[in-house]
Amino acid sequence: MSVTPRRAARSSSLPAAVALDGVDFGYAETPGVLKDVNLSLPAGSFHFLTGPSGAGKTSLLKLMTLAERPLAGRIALFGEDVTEVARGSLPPIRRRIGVVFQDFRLLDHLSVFENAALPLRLAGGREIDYRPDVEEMLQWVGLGPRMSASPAALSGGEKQRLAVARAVVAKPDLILADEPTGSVDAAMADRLMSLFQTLNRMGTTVLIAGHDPAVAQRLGARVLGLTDGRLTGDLA
Ligand SMILES: Nc1ncnc2c1ncn2[C@@H]1O[C@H](COP(=O)(O)OP(=O)(O)OP(=O)(O)O)[C@@H](O)[C@H]1O
Repeated sequence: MSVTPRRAARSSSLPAAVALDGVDFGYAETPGVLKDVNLSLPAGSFHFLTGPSGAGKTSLLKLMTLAERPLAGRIALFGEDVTEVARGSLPPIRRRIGVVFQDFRLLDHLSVFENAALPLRLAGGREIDYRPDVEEMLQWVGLGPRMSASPAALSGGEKQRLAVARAVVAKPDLILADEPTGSVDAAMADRLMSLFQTLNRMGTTVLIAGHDPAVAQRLGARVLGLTDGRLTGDLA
């Protein structure tokens, strides 16, 4: 994977990519999912979020993408308090974040290539400029021969590889990945994780949610644990 660093080095002078201060969250049917969560992900850091099924990992990621809003507390992204930011102001912030959703959220009316290229197209890029990068990324995740297919025709593992390719292709400032290797074999999992590691070495802040703390160890990531709505671990 050839990624060109956009920054000379990860910079500790940058504000935290994500900062949560006293965040409470729950759903009408499921109150108390997150309780007084305090967390800072420094720019350029690599964290792995673990916790049993139903602990609230996906909910925490949804708060960070502003798909959900906290019931109490503040959320800042890239140094900007976004707790109450208007929906209309979200797209430029969201474009700085690459998300791998647990349920992939691929667009079946677009081809595999068009799905992977979406972040670059939405950022105003021209296909003639981004096509080589997108093709290279799809080759890297083993989807080179499937570029014209609809995501609906892909296997679960292929969908996951496409979801990862789409999340990283624009080299976002922050990557949030919800169990990004749950549907692929061990060799492909290593390959996908190496994408996250490469981008992290270029300065991208990475947060991966998963069940296996051994993965975090292999990645050299700092571990955050979520149990009973409370966060523990290396909270920075
Ligand atoms: N849209 C929703 N409405 C109501 N309750 C929800 C909703 N989404 C999740 N929950 C509940 O909130 C709690 C936390 O769910 P969440 O998906 O965040 O956990 P998780 O740690 O990501 O789980 P998993 O590892 O199984 O993916 C669970 O009890 C779940 O049932």
